[in-house]
This record gives sequence, structure tokens and C-alpha cells, in this order.
Amino acid sequence: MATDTQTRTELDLSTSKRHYEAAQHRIPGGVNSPARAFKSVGGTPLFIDRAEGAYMTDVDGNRYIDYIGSWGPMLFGHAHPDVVRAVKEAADASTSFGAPTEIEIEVAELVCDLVPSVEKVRMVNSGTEATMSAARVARGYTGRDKIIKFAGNYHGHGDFFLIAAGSGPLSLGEPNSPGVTEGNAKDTLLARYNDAAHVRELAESYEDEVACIIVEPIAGNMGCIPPEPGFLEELRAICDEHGIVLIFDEVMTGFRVAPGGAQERYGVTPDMTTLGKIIGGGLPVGAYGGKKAIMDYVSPVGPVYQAGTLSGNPLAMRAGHAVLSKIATEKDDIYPQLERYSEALEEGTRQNLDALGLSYYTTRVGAMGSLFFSDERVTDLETAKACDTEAYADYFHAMLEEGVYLAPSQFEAYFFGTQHGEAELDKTLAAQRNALKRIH
Ligand SMILES: Cc1ncc(COP(=O)(O)O)c(C=O)c1O
Ligand SMILES: NCC(=O)CCC(=O)O
Repeated sequence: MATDTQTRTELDLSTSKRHYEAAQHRIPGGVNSPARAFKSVGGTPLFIDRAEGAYMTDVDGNRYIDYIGSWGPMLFGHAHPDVVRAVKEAADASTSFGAPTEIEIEVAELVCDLVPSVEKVRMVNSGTEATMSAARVARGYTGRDKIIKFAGNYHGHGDFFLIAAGSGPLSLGEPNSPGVTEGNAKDTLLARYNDAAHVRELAESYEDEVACIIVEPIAGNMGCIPPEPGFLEELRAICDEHGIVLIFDEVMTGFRVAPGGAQERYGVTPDMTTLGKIIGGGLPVGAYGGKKAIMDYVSPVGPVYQAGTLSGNPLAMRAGHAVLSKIATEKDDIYPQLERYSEALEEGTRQNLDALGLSYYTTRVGAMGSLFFSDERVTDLETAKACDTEAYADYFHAMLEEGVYLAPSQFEAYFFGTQHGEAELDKTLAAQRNALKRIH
């Protein structure tokens, strides 16, 4: 692996290139999600063969330390034996019933115990479904149409969220998608992240019209941007004053920055929470939940319709159960360990930057963070967009060659998990030292 003296260059990506060529004939852009394409950094997306723990191997046999973790779910690393066993056992009893199962109760209880603001929870199949459904319920509950979202936040690809959206839309330079009707767009009010005064103005101008404020309590889709002190508290106060439902989109931060997510970490309690990624242990799961009074608006108790053929799927629930029960029983060890890794990674990065006279901006919260190619503080979409994305692209490719797999965009966070230990930390920092030297 990469050390100061042994630099890996010129990866053999010939099989990935061949697959990519073939894939583009039958799959738009050759990928089943645009975030996977290397469009904003250039080059060929890696086709992956397998992964274990903190490491991923591509179809050409190149091995990388993985800092994407399937875009968040892999808190305990790839192919964790507990998850693999749970899925195999579940599959033996059939892959789906379309009828209730006992494991769904256990998963719901685990979620409600870990995230106490969630009194009732509904399982869906993705983070996108979770946020779309939560917004519908908030609208049904309040009888209001408008939502407030933040520029640069990403809540999946529901129509009314694809306005100034972060993640793929931001990386591809198309934050407002064609196909979203004007009718949909007019009900989405856009606010600046970390600017509560702007939110207050909107809530006052649209008095009695705003159903919900949806926010990434730690933004992770324009890079990792923590909330400024007081920002989340102010959102809570505005919602209380104006009868607005506060939705924390914790699809990314849930179980990642604390056992109870960002709401536990910052001590601010939303009315509703959306979850995804870690909750399914790498299988397709999302969830939304919140106060009982609100969740009882959901069908069949209440009138707001939301459904799913595969919702609460037994494989997904068993995988989720394996992960959540591990979190519940081992949280006192897990989160301090993640925090130590995060601290050491940032400290080592700062040393690498200092050695080269660079003053790029770093952020981190729990098991996520960013290295922004900017000398300024990054606190919102505008400051994120000021980053040198070309330098990031060079860094990304240099890191790949050094054996470290980062997100192919400046506007995505890095993630790690409990499988990232001392050895991975040392290799990552050595790789980073080489990569930064090579590109400057
Ligand atoms: C904060 C946030 N919300 C929602 C989503 C959408 O989740 P999914 O990709 O599972 O639909 C994502 C990630 O994609 C996310 O980061
Ligand atoms: N941060 C963005 C995501 O996690 C989305 C991944 C995807 O859409 O493939």
C-alpha cells in the first residue's frame, strides 16, 4: 500500500473501462445513480468486485481504503459477519411476504429507543421515499402546502426537493431538474443554510402557508458543513412560533454522528425525522417517524396515503436489526472510537496541509467530514461553491492511485466506520501526503 516512498501510479483500470463502455449502451451514463459517475472529476467510474471491512476491490484487482461506504450505510464496514449471516438466514425463509413480520416490531422499537423523538416509525425503501412521505404527512397534518428547504441540502429526488439540490445535482451543475413542474417548484421556498434570520423572514412572509422546514441538521451534500451554533435551535423556535413541522433529514447523519443522530448531538428535537443508509445495513431501507400525533395521520390510521410492496422487507429488516442492535449494545465503545479516528484524521490532514503551506478548510462531525479546497470557512452553498473543484478532481485521482477511494465530487462528505483502524489511518495520511505533494 501507499507509503511516502512507494507511490502507486497508473492504475490498471482496463476492465472497469470495458464495463463502462458496455454499460453506457444500456444504462443512462452507464450508472444506476448519477453520483457514481465520475462526471465532475473526469475518468472512468470504478466497477467494484467485492469489499470487506474498510477495503474495496475493483474488477481489475485494485484495492482501496473506502471512504464512501456505499454513501453512508457501512458504519461497521463491508460484509460484516453479523449482517451477512442475518441476510442469509432471512433469505432461507423467503425474500418477501408482503405481510407483517415480528422483526419489523423489533426494528421499530430499536429505532424509537435510539432516537426518542421518534415515537412511531414507518419503514420505506430509500431515503428519497422517507423524505417525500414525511413532507406529505407534514402537509396533511398542517393543511398547508409550502415547504422550506435549504440551498445545497439534498433530500433525495422527490420533485419538490430538486430545487437548488446538493449532491449529484450540484456536482453535475444542474441543481434544478427539468421535469419538475412549476406547480411543484412554487411550493418550495429556498433558504440559505446556517441563516436562521432568512428562514424567519420566509416564515413571516408566508404566515400560515408553510407546512414544514426540512433540513439536513449537518449538511452532507455540499460537502460536510456543520450547523453554526444556535442555527438548529432557531429553526426549532421558528417552527414553534408559526405552527410549522420541523423535519430533520437524518438519512445521512442518523446513527453516524451519535447513536441518536444529529438531534442527540446538538440537543435539538425535531417533530419528524427521516432515516436511511445505516438503518438498512446496506440493504434498501429508509424510514420516517416522529411524534405520535403526527404519525397517526398516516394511513391506515389516518388519511395520508403512503405504501410499498417491499416496505419492511424481511432481508432488509434483518440486516437493519443486526446493525441497530449492535449500536444499541455497543454504543459506548463505538462512538468514542469513531470520534478518535475523526480527530486523528483531521489532525493528520492539518499537518499534511501545513507541511505544504496549504490552508484548505476541514470539517468533521462524528464519522463524517470534508476537506474543502478553499482557504475560506465553508458554511453554506455559496462558500462551498467557491472551492477549487479542479484541484479536488486532481486530488481525487491522486488519492485513487495511492489506494484511497473518496467521493468523486468536492460536494460529498467522506465517511468511515469502525473497521477503519490505526493501519488505515496511517495509510490514508501517507497517501494524502503523497497526493497533495503531487498535485501542488
Ligand atoms: C440527507 C439525505 N436525504 C435523503 C437522501 C436520499 O436517500 P436515497 O439515496 O436512499 O434515496 C440522501 C442520500 O442520498 C441524503 O444524504
Ligand atoms: N450524498 C449523496 C448520496 O448519498 C446519494 C448517493 C446516490 O444518489 O447515489
